[in-house]
Amino acid sequence: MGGQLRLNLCSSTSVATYSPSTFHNGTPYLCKKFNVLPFRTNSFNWVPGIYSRIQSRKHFEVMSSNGFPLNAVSLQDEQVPLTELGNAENTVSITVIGASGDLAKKKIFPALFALFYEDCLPENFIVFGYSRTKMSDEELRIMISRTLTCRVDQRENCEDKMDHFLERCFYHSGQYNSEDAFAELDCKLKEKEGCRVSNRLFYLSIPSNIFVDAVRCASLKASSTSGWTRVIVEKPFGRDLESSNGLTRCLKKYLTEEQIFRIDHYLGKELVENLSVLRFSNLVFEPLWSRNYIRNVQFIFSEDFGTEGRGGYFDNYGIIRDIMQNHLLQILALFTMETPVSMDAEDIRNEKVKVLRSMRPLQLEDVVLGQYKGHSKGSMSYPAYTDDTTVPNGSITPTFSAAALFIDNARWDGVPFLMKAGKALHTKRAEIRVQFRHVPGNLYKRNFGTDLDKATNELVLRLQPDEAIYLKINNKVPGLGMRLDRSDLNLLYKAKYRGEIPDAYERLLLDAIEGERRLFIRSDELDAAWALFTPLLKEMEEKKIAPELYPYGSRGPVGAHYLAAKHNVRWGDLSGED
Ligand SMILES: NC(=O)C1=CN([C@@H]2O[C@H](COP(=O)(O)OP(=O)(O)OC[C@H]3O[C@@H](n4cnc5c(N)ncnc54)[C@H](OP(=O)(O)O)[C@@H]3O)[C@@H](O)[C@H]2O)C=CC1
Ligand SMILES: O=C1O[C@H](COP(=O)(O)O)[C@@H](O)[C@H](O)[C@H]1O
Repeated sequence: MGGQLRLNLCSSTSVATYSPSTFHNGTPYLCKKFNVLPFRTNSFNWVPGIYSRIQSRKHFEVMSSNGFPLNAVSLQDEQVPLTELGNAENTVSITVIGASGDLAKKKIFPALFALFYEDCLPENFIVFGYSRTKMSDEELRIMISRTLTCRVDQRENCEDKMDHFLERCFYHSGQYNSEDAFAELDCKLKEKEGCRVSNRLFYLSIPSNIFVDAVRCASLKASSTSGWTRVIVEKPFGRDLESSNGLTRCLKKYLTEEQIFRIDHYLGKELVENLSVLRFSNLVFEPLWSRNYIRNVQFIFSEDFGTEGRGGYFDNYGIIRDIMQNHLLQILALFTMETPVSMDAEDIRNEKVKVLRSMRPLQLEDVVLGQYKGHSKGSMSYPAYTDDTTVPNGSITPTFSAAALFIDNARWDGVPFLMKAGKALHTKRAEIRVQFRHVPGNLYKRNFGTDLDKATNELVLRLQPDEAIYLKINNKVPGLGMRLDRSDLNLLYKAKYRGEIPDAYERLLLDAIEGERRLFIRSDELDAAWALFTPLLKEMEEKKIAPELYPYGSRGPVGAHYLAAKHNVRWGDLSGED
């Protein structure tokens, strides 16, 4: 799948050969006033939701999610505007490999439908499902419509839209290592694409041990010969540094780095997208963003359910690989990186790599491991992790972990970054909590008693549920006396913004279609991330460290409190204030 694209000139019928290196700063040039698609437009009055930026179906500037122009490219130095996706000469085919699976049903098809519903997909798009399960096109459509519990399913015209969407959905059954089956898929794709320029996106929604087979077959037999070919790769990207490097090496036999879109769906979450906006466009925050004012930062993920059916996958990975090494570390990198030169994908990813490489690899003494055990409450009983029939007996895989991480650079020297992630806890929540230092010489010290921690400012970004940003401040309780309390300056999204928040997969699929790489993981980022966790994971596994058991539905093992206390930190989520 070489990196050559052929694009039609907007104004003529000639065809130009184009290589990605001719992108200006990696970003295609603006194509203005062409009949382009209703992709995202830039508007200063930005409100959550990618669709609010859509202005009209025709004649507007097309912008990627970083606010830069998309949908058109420059041909070397001649700045000739070219349409990429938007005109009738182009098609986009999205093939979901592993279409019969859980992720495809739960997330990918619903996200594609939501994008279609919002008129965000290109005019000429088709969706193909591919997996071993035998299904007809009609059966795939039934499967999709039965499992489409997406955010738009109660909205106006949903059924009509669904019918139109399903008309564009097709299926091909085959093995993941069969070049012949992918050649048949190619024929079917060509038939639907007609003689238009074909752009193809493959989504690898299959277990990672068959990624390379599928990429080899897709690349050799079903890549586009006239437009671009891109592949979205789901996690896990390996189990450690070595296997991740091995996977990347194998994928790169068939794909260039530019064609690989390594997805981390946490990067598509609304509040994670907002992190840079909050930090870099508010004078009140950026000057505080360092060891001078921030005492510690906490990245917390909790789920109130166990592995439930995914134990087979989970047991091979554990919570550190499943959540910390990717989702939480990605957020940490965005939180702590230096100001990028621009919001271009490469500028942002360069800064993320730099900060990841300034971090100390995790030390076993700064890590707590836990595993949930069975628990009964009234008439209800909750299973232990090891009761899951897909989990091997006696497994010591952690379902909970807490860890302290440090960044050895001038901005963050000495600041503990705490991560906590667990399954089968008391609540489902993901948040970032920033605890600020005590006010020096605080005039109101005596009003707080001896516990100054209770009076520190805390900024909370709640990623889910109920997206919110709130800042805990000290405030005078109204009245004649001088009593202080801690109150919240609270930006609760559902109270402030009307539209629903798109699912992370919608944003990321749209970005992959648009060629916007900012929210996907580059291979050097991945290396840096694995380099931090691999020594710890090896040591844990060699020493067979037994996890501390915690009851299903509890707040996790008590060891997490000791770890925090060792670094002079209190978990903000356990303060009982929210
Ligand atoms: N499910 C989720 O919530 C999440 C999943 N992921 C990742 O996304 C990918 C897909 O996940 P998910 O849909 O849950 O996976 P599934 O286990 O449901 O697998 C997807 C499809 O792959 C095929 N398949 C499964 N096992 C094998 C095997 N051993 N050999 C060959 N084919 C197989 C099956 O299709 P058929 O038999 O029809 O060929 C199955 O329907 C994985 O990499 C996973 O780690 C990432 C984040 C969340
Ligand atoms: O990647 C994963 O994420 C999900 C949690 O995603 P969310 O968007 O629902 O918070 C987690 O359940 C799963 O174990 C993990 O593989």
